[in-house]
Amino acid sequence: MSKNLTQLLALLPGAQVSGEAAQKIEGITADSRKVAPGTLFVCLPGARVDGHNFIAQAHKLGAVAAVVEKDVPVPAGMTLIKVADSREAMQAVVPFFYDYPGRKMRMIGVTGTNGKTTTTHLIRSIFMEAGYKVGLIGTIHILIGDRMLPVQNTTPDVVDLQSTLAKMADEGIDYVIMEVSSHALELGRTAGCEFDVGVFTNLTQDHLDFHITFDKYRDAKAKLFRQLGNELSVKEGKHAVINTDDASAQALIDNCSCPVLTYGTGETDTIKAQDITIKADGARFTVHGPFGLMPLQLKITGMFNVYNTLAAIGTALAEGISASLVKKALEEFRTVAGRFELVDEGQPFAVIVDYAHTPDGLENILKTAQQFAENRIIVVFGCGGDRDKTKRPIMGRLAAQYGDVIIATSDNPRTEDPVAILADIEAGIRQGLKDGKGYEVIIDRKQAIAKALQLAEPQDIVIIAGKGHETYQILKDKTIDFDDREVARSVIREMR
Ligand SMILES: CC(=O)N[C@H]1[C@@H](OP(=O)(O)OP(=O)(O)OC[C@H]2O[C@@H](n3ccc(=O)[nH]c3=O)[C@H](O)[C@@H]2O)O[C@H](CO)[C@@H](O)[C@@H]1O[C@H](C)C(=O)N[C@@H](C)C(=O)N[C@H](CCC(=O)O)C(=O)O
Ligand SMILES: Nc1ncnc2c1ncn2[C@@H]1O[C@H](COP(=O)(O)OP(=O)(O)OP(=O)(O)O)[C@@H](O)[C@H]1O
Ligand SMILES: N[C@H](CCC[C@H](N)C(=O)O)C(=O)O
Repeated sequence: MSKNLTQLLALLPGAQVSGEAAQKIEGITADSRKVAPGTLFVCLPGARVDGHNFIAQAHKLGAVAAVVEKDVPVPAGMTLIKVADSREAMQAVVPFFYDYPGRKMRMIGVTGTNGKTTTTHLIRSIFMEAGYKVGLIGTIHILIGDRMLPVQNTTPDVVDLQSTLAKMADEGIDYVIMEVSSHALELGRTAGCEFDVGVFTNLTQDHLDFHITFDKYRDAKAKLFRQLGNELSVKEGKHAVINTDDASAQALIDNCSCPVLTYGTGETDTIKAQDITIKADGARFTVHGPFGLMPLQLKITGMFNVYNTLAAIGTALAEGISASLVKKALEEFRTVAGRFELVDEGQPFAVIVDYAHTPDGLENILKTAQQFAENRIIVVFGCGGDRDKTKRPIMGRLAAQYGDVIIATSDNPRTEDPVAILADIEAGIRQGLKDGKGYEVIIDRKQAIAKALQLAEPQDIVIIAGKGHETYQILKDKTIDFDDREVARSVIREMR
């Protein structure tokens, strides 16, 4: 893949260029560590460091030109392109550089606070059942067919995203199912994507450290729906699929200029779930839709998974997949790693590892467990550092409200002091405690999990929340191996 710099400059009206413009560009990156000969290096001011500080390093590795938004010195021989906003410049040139791969495949974007990963996997299973070649981009991994690639972000930045899409297009992928985070929408990571279907799961509190207010958080999500069917689109047949049981539904619908399929439990929804039974081994319900009635017996459980399933059905309907294929795929769907994942070493109590890391996620998982708990619910949880601090006391209160035994511990403290994070959580636990219930704060996550498992009695449910599929823990500048499922398994074995 290569382009001439003059072609890229044509997309940057107003850019001031000094140095050679007519030269071949073999790649674009905003990370000096990824520069190869012939690269265009884009300098982005970041949250931690400023990309403008790495021009010399980029040049040494072979960068031939740099996009900057500040007055900085450049090494002799390097072409300098000064723009008003280097992130916007990158968003303009990168999709063009990769020949707009998002236009060559059907693109499904799923956004919402919770449920994106589960919903994208449900959609993937339906489209694979229908015989399509499917790519998936999300929190756990990127999948090209069955080939797995690692990820850093839920929604990759524009270079990684467009290069991944180009790879998918080259390999004949028909459908890309993608999690679209609010960070991505706000930072323009999805520039040039051209979504065909936009799916909304729900909106509850998270990421207020980044978006500051809930209204701004909602507005970031709305961008996905504004992008559908806008005047720049080159594709046809766009749809929005929206959960009307969520309070933000109307605000998002107001941003759609394409047809909207609604889902939920309301009479007027296009796709609605009725006669819902939530059992430990799965949810059962009947879906009413334009296809008639579809009784479903799922292997995944919880009301939240009923919603995720409806979102997947809405997407399939928008893309014309038959109800019988949808039913087959959904009833065979087992689980997503770290989402309500059972750890079974033959112990006489249940152990569930779940990725609930928001107030709504935690409440849902605890409510679901309550629906079939025969004995106590023991909850081990924490909150991430360098993330929304205001969710910590709320999660503490919810754990105290729904749990019988509460153990607060560290999640990924990142650069924060774990003791300070736990103090924020503890304030909420104290508010939520009733009936003389106690709680424990154990900083070390392994010790906290061990304590929960030692306290467990027959028929108890131990819920280990927050890290789900994660196989690491981020402590200051160290990332250590840590997997809640492995830790729980080894503790149970040692207890024997
Ligand atoms: C706040 C945020 O979104 N940060 C993202 C951002 O990093 P940053 O601004 O800290 O970058 P930086 O380290 O300061 O570097 C600035 C620039 O200098 C460059 N650099 C840096 C070092 C060097 O040696 N050379 C060099 O060129 C960097 O490549 C970058 O262009 O750009 C990076 C590269 O694209 C992202 O990986 C990083 O995500 C971090 C890891 C992150 O944790 N983001 C979270 C908040 C996030 O985006 N989460 C959402 C999911 C939310 C949800 O699921 O609801 C997501 O989509 O993942
Ligand atoms: N529709 C839903 N509504 C509320 N909570 C949900 C829903 N689906 C899943 N959850 C809860 O949220 C957790 C995370 O689910 P999932 O990974 O599907 O969401 P996500 O939006 O991809 O999260 P993230 O982008 O932060 O990784 C689950 O483990 C579960 O506890
Ligand atoms: N996408 C979320 C994941 C949080 C997972 C939790 N384990 C944490 O580290 O806070 C975020 O980046 O905020």
